[in-house]
Amino acid sequence: MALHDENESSGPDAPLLAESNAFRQGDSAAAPSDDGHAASELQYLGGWFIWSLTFSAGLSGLLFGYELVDHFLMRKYFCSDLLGSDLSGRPLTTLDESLITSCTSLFALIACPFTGVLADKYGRRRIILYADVLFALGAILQASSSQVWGMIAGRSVVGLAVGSASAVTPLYISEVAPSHIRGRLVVILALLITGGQVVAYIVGWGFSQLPGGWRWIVGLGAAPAILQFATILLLPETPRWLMKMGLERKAVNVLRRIYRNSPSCDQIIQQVMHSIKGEIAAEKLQSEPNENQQSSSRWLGDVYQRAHSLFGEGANRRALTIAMMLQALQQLCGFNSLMYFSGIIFSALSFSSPTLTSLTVAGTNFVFTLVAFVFIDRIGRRRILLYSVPVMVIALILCALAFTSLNISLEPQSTVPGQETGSAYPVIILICLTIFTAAYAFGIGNVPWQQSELFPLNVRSIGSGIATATNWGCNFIVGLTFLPMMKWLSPTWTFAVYALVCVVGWLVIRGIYPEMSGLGLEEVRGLLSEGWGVEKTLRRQAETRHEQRV
Ligand SMILES: O[C@H]1[C@H](O)[C@@H](O)[C@H](O)[C@@H](O)[C@H]1O
Repeated sequence: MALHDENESSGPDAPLLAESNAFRQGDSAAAPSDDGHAASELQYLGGWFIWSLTFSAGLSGLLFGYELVDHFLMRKYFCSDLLGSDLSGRPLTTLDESLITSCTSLFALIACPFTGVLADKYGRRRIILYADVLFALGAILQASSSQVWGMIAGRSVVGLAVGSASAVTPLYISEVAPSHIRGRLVVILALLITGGQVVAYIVGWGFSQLPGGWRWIVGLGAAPAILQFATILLLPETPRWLMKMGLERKAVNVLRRIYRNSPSCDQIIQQVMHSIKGEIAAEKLQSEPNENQQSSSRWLGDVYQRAHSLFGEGANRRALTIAMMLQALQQLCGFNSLMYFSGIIFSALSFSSPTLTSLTVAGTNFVFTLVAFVFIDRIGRRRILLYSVPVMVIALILCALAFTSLNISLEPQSTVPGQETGSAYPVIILICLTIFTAAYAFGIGNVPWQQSELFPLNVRSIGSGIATATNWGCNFIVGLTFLPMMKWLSPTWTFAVYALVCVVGWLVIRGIYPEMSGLGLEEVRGLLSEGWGVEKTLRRQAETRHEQRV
């Protein structure tokens, strides 16, 4: 059905039109633009319900972080003899190694876009539960495998779990969070990812000393999944998804639990419901339901329409570009190569305990994500990136320069000649990499996970799925290219390439990423409809600051 004239008010779609128009025009009496930003509301930090809900959902981050490092440990220890001949009664062939190390990210990549579609059909919460089952199943399959194929199967199942959890969890948290603390709540996910990485390093370090310890390393991944399954069972769906399914009463009940401790609970609920209804009405006006279709083909038609709207509508295309660009930069800046290969780099630099030095990287990552948690809603996503990416560039360039004075080889047991004579360069490199990690964790390490807020409800799930697939695709590329680049291009040029990627990323962020802090989820469609919205949000921010001052 074509869009009606804005003023038309009769006919079967009249109520829908009224809702969608009031919503689009931002009718300030009936439809304030946000989740209710009364001054008192901005002080509201959410009750225990929203925080415990975020932590339970965020356990996916812990699992995802744990699996990321576990993935690295597998890669590293296949080269040593952690697995020995435990699988199939023989040493692993190169093909075994390649399959085992690549299947997790490959399946994660495949799972993301499907998760986007399934989370619309079955709900966000149910997909988290399915992912938990897959995490536990994958961990058990790996820990109990005696054959190479069992290990490959287990790691592929974990890949599906990681992909779907990483796509759906930020979506779930964004859709339940009050808008003025949404940034922080999503950072909890990043905090748990980095926490999971620290835990995995410690577990890997401890168990790699024991015979058959790898079974514990992979098997322990089941524990947080079981815990999360039990807690998510007790939690509700997001109000946005419930409304989309026509379950208005349930949606209101969830909102009541979220805003229970807020001084203006009823008013906020009314405002949020108004915004969601407006968005759903606008979406219905654009879609063309065919009552004669069978439900399966109606579902496929619906998926097609969402994909069409995602790629066809300017606002959605812009949202997708921003989300994918941020996820790509998060990976292509090379941070994970540091996570994966820091042990190798530090042993080549002759540090006495490379594993402990790698733990410093993971620990710094965790601590500075915590700093981002405190500041993100105050500073804003865009500004945090504009401040932190240049620090990453400087640290990378210094690292590249320091490498010119060292002649390192990444072959096992190789050392740096200068180190014996007390060269300061390895320490300079360690300091630069720590600064790089801190700046990364403060900004680009967590901001891309705010991705769901960029998309309107009808394409939020699919858009988030595709953005997450970009993350996994680029993660895969960096993991695959880092060592060859170090070898063929030299460490200096490898770090220089990462610095260049960051410079380009910074320029793109400056040009196209609007400030999303404090915006209601339903405001975004209007923001990106005529351009990138950067000016608009900066003006709005300046006005708010001015109002707060007077
Ligand atoms: O947000 C996370 C986090 O920054 C991790 O430390 C990194 O390893 C992941 O790739 C990223 O997605």
